Amino acid sequence: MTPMSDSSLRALEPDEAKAHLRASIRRDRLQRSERRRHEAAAALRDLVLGLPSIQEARCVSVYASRAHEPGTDLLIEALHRRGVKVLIPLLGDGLQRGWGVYHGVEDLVERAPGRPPEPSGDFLPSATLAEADVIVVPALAVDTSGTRLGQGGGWYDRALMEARPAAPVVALTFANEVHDAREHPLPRERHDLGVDMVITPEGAFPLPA
Ligand SMILES: Nc1nc2c(c(=O)[nH]1)N(C=O)[C@@H](CNc1ccc(C(=O)N[C@@H](CCC(=O)O)C(=O)O)cc1)CN2
Ligand SMILES: Nc1ncnc2c1ncn2[C@@H]1O[C@H](COP(=O)(O)OP(=O)(O)OP(=O)(O)O)[C@@H](O)[C@H]1O
Repeated sequence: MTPMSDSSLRALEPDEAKAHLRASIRRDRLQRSERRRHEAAAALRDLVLGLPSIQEARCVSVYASRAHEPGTDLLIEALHRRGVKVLIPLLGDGLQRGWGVYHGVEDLVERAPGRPPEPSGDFLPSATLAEADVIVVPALAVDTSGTRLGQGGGWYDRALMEARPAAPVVALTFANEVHDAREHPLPRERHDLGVDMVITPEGAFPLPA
């Protein structure tokens, strides 16, 4: 798919506009070198660890990043070393939603090409997310009103229904993926759940709830 202008995107149904945006962001992400991805992961780790809500957290949910996503490997390991319980998404049959506890980097493996890495332990049910004090989610883009564009499976939109309402939802993106909602709002559907903050390697930005 070729990139589309803002006005062409607005003429589409939200799900079609989302598909165009996803294709163009995924293509851009492939351009980032491994060195730059590692630097980004280190910056994201430091910014997330600096959040006041993280200082007090005993349990944090974090996605285990795939190669071109905003990297979470350094963040997950740092939280684990502090004694924080880290919940990682586990995909059951039919991409069923569940959680696994992180026990170390050697235990985090890709079960199939293209699938996010997963810990090997027990498959905990989706309601386990209620234990999380902070929830770190992947996004392909976020706008300044808190709308999140995900991978398109609706996995997190459904998973987040189990979260405690007070637990902040923090999305990680690259800096060029944050859209000004006044000029370039992301398409939003009724089921889309907003995020409370977006963190890019350049900074942490609270969003209206
Ligand atoms: N790192 C990460 N973990 C995540 C998400 C995410 O966006 N990123 N999700 C966000 O919702 C959920 C599930 N996301 C999924 C991502 C890919 C596939 C998948 O089926 N991948 C294909 C290969 C695709 C490819 O080659 O790119 C496959 O297994 O055949 C399934 C679920 C939960 N965990
Ligand atoms: N709460 C929900 N209940 C039922 N279906 C849902 C829900 N949330 C999303 N879906 C369905 O999932 C599909 C994908 O949704 P959407 O495009 O918003 O995914 P996404 O948020 O980008 O993906 P992800 O959360 O996996 O990163 C849609 O067809 C939608 O109808």
